[in-house]
Parts: sequence; C-alpha cells; structure tokens
Amino acid sequence: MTRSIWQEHLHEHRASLAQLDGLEVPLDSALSRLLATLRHGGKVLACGNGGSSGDAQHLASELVNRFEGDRQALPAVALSTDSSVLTAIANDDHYDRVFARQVEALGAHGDCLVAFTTSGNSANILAAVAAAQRQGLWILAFTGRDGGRLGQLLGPGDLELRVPHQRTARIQEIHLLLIHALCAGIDAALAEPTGGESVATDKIQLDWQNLRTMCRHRRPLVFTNGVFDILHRGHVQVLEEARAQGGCLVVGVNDDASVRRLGKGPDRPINPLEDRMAVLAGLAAVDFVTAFAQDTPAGLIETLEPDILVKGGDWPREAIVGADFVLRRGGRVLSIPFRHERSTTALLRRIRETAP
Ligand SMILES: O=C(CO)[C@@H](O)[C@H](O)[C@H](O)[C@H](O)COP(=O)(O)O
Ligand SMILES: [Zn+2]
Repeated sequence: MTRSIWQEHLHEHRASLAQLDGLEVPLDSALSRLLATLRHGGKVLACGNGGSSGDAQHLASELVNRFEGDRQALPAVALSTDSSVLTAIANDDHYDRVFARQVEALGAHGDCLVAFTTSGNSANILAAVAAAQRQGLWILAFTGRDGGRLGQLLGPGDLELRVPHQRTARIQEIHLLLIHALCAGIDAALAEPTGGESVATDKIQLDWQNLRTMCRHRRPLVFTNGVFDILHRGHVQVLEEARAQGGCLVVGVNDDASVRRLGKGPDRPINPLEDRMAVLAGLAAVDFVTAFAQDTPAGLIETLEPDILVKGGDWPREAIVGADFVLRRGGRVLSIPFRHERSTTALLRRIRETAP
C-alpha cells in the first residue's frame, strides 16, 4: 500500500527528529553566546534566502517583540526585509552583496550574524559571513546536509547548528524548532522578575566602559546624578518621571569622599555609597546605578553619552553639569521639579530635633 503524502512527510520528519541528539551541545553554546552578546549591548543581524529569509524574520521578531514570556525588547534586524535596500544593492552592485552590504552598514564588533542556509552554499550568505568576520561579528550558522562551503568558512569563535538531512524542507522544519528552543532559553534567562528574586545587584555597574556598552542600544538613554543619601518621595517621583522620558535610566551616585567635599555636614553621607546604590537599584524606574569619585559627573556623562540629562528640583538648566555636552550632541536637558517637597537635610533636622 502506498503512503499518503501526509504519512510520508510525517515519517520523514520523525526520522529527521531522531537524528538531532548531537545538537544539544552546540545549541547550549549558541544560547550562552547569544545571551552574552545581548547582555553586553550587542545586536543580532539575521539573513537567509527563500524559506530561510522567513526564519531570519521569525527570529528577529521574537527578539524585538517577545516569544512566550515578558522580558526587555532585544535588538535584532532581519536583513531580508527592506525592499529598497535589497533592490538597490542587487541592481547597482550584485545580488551576492545584498546581505554583506547591510552587515557592513549595521554590524559592529561583538554583534552576532545569524545565517540560515540549508545548502550552506548560497553566495550572498557566504559573502555576508565574510563581511561579518571582517567587522568582528561572530557567526551563528544554521545549516543542513554537510554544512556546504559555509561549514568550512566558520572560524573558531563561530558556531554551527547543522541539521544532518538532505532535504531542504526537513532542514527548515528543524531550523524553526531550533529558533524556538533558543528563544525559550533567552526568555528564561532574561525573564522579568516575578518577585522574590533580586535583579538589583546586576543593576550596579561600576565599570563605566562596560556600562556604556550595556546601554548602547537602550535609547533614548536618560542620565541623572545625585547623592541620594536618604531616599525620599521626591527622589522616587523624579526618577520615575526621568525614566518615562526614555528607554533606559542610569543614575550616577557621588562616592562618599565626593559627598564629604560637597560640605553638607561632617556626618554626611549618613549612608555609605554601597547602601545608597543598593537602595536605588531596588527601584523599578532605575535600570543602572554607577558611582563617580570626581567633584562633578562630567567625565561620566561624557563616557555614557546620554540622550537626555535630568536633574531634579530647582536646578536651572544652564547650571546642570554636562548640559553643554548633551545639547551639543543634539540631546535634551530637563529640570524636573519635585512635586513632593522633601529634602534629606530637612528630614535629618527633624529627626534630630525630635530625638530625646
Ligand atoms: O523554502 C524553500 C524550500 O522549502 C525555498 O524557498 C528555499 O529556501 C530557497 O530555494 C533558497 O534559495 C535555498 O537557499 P539555501 O537554503 O540553500 O541557502
Ligand atoms: Zn519552504
């Protein structure tokens, strides 16, 4: 008896699934590499032809938007989506260059190029991989059969998820399974806290360069600074309004010696830097907390290059340190008034006056 088309497909699909145990280790490596890339502010560029261009778009949409759980938006671009860019490159240069040119335009050191090809031989994919290698991206290749020429092009820092099947359709079906497994792993690692667990320690980033990289794609970047000795309602309100202005809020905190130089009193700060940063990191509005030892946060602002600079209270905009720098780069400077008049100094006076 001949099998129906459906029975044939089912049979072949099951047989291809049975050959995939070897993918567990490279899938785990791909997941950790991707997470490290995303956590350090890197982005994902994805490309493929035909059905594989759909895979590239599928992956990008699940990173930018969401897969199954709530987590931050992640930077990913499918290189097969802009018909103007694609037709211009193919028309003026060559179809083989359609992805490579975009990698040159958008790729940066540390980013990841995800290349889908069932044969491993599509010329535009090979060119994209070569361009990515020149630009310092690492490659995650989804291939089939024997990996084709792409399998041989990959360097020691690259990874390949190869489906050892001969038929394009079966390979593509497994590619989608792999995409979903990766997205599930990313969801699990970056899930928004449901309570109980602490993300606050990850928010404290004392290395300015590291912080700069982590904020690279989290724009508009909002920056504010202060002592935050005894956190009060006015602080929380200003921080919430500051966060609402952009996509990421970094708070720069004066270290203890620089607070003492501000002359607020011999016993200030009451709370040491570590405690002040931990309290700020516990606020939902705050994405990152860092510290500065200088008299002003000018150096920190120049390192982070925020798009929006905020001070709370009655600071005139022109007196805000770093305002010139941010305005010159086309950014905005805001003075957000305290809607709840509270001050740490006044609070301390009251505590002392009422002390027995
Ligand atoms: O979806 C399919 C076949 O299932 C086709 O569109 C297929 O993706 C195209 O023939 C691609 O051009 C094949 O490219 P590649 O996988 O060999 O890189
Ligand atoms: Zn197809």
